[in-house]
Amino acid sequence: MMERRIFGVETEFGIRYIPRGLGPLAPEEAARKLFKPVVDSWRSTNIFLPNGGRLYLDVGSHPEYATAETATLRDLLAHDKAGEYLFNDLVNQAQDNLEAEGFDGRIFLFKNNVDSAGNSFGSHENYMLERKVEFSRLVRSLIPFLITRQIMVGAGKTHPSGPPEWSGRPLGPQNEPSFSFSQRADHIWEGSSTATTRARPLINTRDEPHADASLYRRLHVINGDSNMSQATTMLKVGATDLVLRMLEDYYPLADFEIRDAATALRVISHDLTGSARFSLADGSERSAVEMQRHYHAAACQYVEAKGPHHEDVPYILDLWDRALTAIETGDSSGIDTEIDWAIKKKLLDAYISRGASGYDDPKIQQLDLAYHDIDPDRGIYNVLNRKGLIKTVISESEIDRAAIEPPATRARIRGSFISAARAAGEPFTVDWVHLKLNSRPQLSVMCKDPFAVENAEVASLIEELQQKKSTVWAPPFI
Ligand SMILES: Nc1ncnc2c1ncn2[C@@H]1O[C@H](COP(=O)(O)OP(=O)(O)OP(=O)(O)O)[C@@H](O)[C@H]1O
Ligand SMILES: [Mg+2]
Repeated sequence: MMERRIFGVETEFGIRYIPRGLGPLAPEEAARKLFKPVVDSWRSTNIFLPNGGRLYLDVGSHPEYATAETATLRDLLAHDKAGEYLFNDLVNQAQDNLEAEGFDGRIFLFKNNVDSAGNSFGSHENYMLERKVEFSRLVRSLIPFLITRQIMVGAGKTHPSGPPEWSGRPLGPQNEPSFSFSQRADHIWEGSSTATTRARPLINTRDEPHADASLYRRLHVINGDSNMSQATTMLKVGATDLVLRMLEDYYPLADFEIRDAATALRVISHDLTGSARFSLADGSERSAVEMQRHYHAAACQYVEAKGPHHEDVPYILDLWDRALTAIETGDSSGIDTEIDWAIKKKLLDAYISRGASGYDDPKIQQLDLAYHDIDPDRGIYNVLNRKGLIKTVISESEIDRAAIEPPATRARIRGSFISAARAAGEPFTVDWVHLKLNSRPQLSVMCKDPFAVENAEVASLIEELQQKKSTVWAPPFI
């Protein structure tokens, strides 16, 4: 079993330009405006940053941030939030440019998973595994956990005309505005696959480890919601890591193979009692709460036997328990400063009790979206945080630092190389594993160990670069 694991999160953001008097701007155009400073400074819309992360704009209009590879959950949380801060800087620059060009509207970036046209975009979690663990067994056993964990870690979503139909069957009372645990559950089609977009599975099994392929694999989980709350991200990744550890260790877990993943995902998301039943492959039926209670009890026993493998394990187990209790009792007051869906639902329900007509009220719809606005002053999650209504795990200064400094993994080698090459004005090319100066193509360095924090070849390249440094002016990073 892996004593330490590498984690990374990729987040696609939703972009919108809302005009005042003058005309609209399509999302593609808004995204181009957003990336203008990046293109000006780096001549590309696909860059690796000095903090080791990756910022890019693929085809389409969803700006994406991939955190550097991190070896602790706290580093992961800091780097995930740093992505929001970096993009917010770009939004502010784009806003100034737009005003200078005579546009009168505003650009919004949302860390959510569904746009107003109903298209879904993702948040992908990456977990490094040892190659020697049998991958197909692990994937098979992990999928039931991934299908049911949304009741704790979903970001919450309103449905103004009630739950959608699925396979000709209503998922709840029709035309009755409703709230679901997850944003993403309605958009996942199957268990595992090598394609991320067409069939949209829970796990992408494409074999691209970004590491020594004889030793490692990278598990690519794509069914999670993007989370605003650090505590929710901590539970999402921390509980998944615990289940992976049990599976890697052959710790006995019930065989919960689910007959129809896409249906179960939807049934679970739209049932706030957590008690709706769905079929397993063996013909029996279970509810999401029953299954998560099993995983939680097993994790508690496992940790009791082996000891916690990091400082936040007790908090993760406790929050996991409180989230399940909240669903069992219908009282989410024990988690409504930590779990995204509960934080959001509390806010919306308060507006409804003060006169909003229900989950279909335009004001409620607007708040649901604004919860995910990354703007520190305007975004509703950020406003609640400022008012002391959110429990955070890491500090603002840790996030500020993560926007600039790589975590203590291979990202540190990449980040220092990028900083040195930029300062020296030397063109370079990097990816997760490789790095080189374009002027020395024969000297491409390969870092196959994601845990390595230094590399002698890179150190000597950096030393050379530093001798050049003083003569060249380096533009800002973004
Ligand atoms: N060895 C590793 N094990 C697990 N995760 C890793 C490893 N190396 C890098 N990562 C993480 O994997 C993610 C890769 O992000 P990236 O957006 O480049 O994804 P991809 O799946 O390779 O490609 P794409 O999104 O273009 O399909 C990053 O968050 C990074 O931190
Ligand atoms: Mg990606």
